[in-house]
Amino acid sequence: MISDAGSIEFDGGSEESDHETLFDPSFWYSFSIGYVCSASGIIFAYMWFCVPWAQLKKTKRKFMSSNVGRHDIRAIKANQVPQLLLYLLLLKKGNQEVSRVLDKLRSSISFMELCRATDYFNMTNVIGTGKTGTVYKAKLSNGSKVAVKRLYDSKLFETKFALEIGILHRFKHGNLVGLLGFCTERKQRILVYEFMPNGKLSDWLHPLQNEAFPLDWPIRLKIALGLARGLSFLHDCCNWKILHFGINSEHVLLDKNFEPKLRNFRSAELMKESQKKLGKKDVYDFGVVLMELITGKKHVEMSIDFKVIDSSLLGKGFDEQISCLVKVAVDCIQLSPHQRPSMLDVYKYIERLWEGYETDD
Ligand SMILES: Nc1ncnc2c1ncn2[C@@H]1O[C@H](COP(=O)(O)OP(=O)(O)OP(=O)(O)O)[C@@H](O)[C@H]1O
Repeated sequence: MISDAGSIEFDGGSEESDHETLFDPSFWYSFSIGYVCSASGIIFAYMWFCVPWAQLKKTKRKFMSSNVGRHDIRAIKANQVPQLLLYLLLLKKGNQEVSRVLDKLRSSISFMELCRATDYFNMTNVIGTGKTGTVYKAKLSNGSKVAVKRLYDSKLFETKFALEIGILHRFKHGNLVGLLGFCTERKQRILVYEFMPNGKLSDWLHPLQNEAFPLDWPIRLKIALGLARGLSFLHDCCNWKILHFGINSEHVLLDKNFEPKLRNFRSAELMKESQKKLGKKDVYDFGVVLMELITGKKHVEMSIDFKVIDSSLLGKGFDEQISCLVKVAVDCIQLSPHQRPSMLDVYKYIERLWEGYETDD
């Protein structure tokens, strides 16, 4: 209050009554609830958004500063999710982290378009089923024929889905099956590949009895060459190695000219350059496919003589070439990984066998 003398004085009211007017109990009650709620909100938001992205950034920084990543630093942008998926896979990150990145991935083809292309995933369009999903034959609105793989359980197969996108989106090669698009809308995990009209190599080498149509030698050599080219590309394309770890005649598709296309990267692993010897598993598996190409049989002994060679190939002027390829196959399936050649050496050798070949391509 203002005194008669004009000075300001306190009116001497008790402390208790001050509290009653300024901070009544309901104010304190709401204030504490508000305080607790906003503090926990801030902590929750930090845990939910900042921690995972900080971890992701750390992963990326770690990759970029490593010898493996240095090569590609300039190519990296934060929004290049397929690339980022590769780093995560290279650093052996788990499903959870991969899922988080996949959620950021914008579909390159809409779910509606895929529904139309497959007639709403009609069973009559199914061309195969694997452990992870179903493959449909489909026609896109631009008229192109494609194979659409719809994964069964998105959470279980996140890493497998990411591997296919990371590898096939980033690395295009004439002997790897082309990935034309992918869809992650509504938690779907769908991959769209170029359609291979001649199907799997295994179906040609081991046909059902009434469907036998043996491949001639030039086509078999062409398949061997294409596969070796695709694999040596994977092993040596960049500063790290891509190991397929699932090479077999089931995982080789043939286009309309019988050019082989390697598929199914769902067991693939990314390795640093220093882990070179692990690539020898692919060399061994390639050797087994060569044996299948030469003999037409599924399981072949380590040593091979002319008795097991596919009789439809012999006596047609290719016997010398056949025995050269037998030697390559035997080298590839040596028990000790150190004794097996590199895929690049194998490719160069088969390329020489192929030189001067007259083809109709
Ligand atoms: N691009 C394609 N063109 C033509 N046919 C294909 C194509 N992709 C797959 N197929 C066919 O669909 C079948 C099933 O393919 P899928 O990828 O599901 O098999 P998988 O290798 O057993 O896979 P998973 O890893 O799920 O076990 C293949 O065996 C093949 O016959």
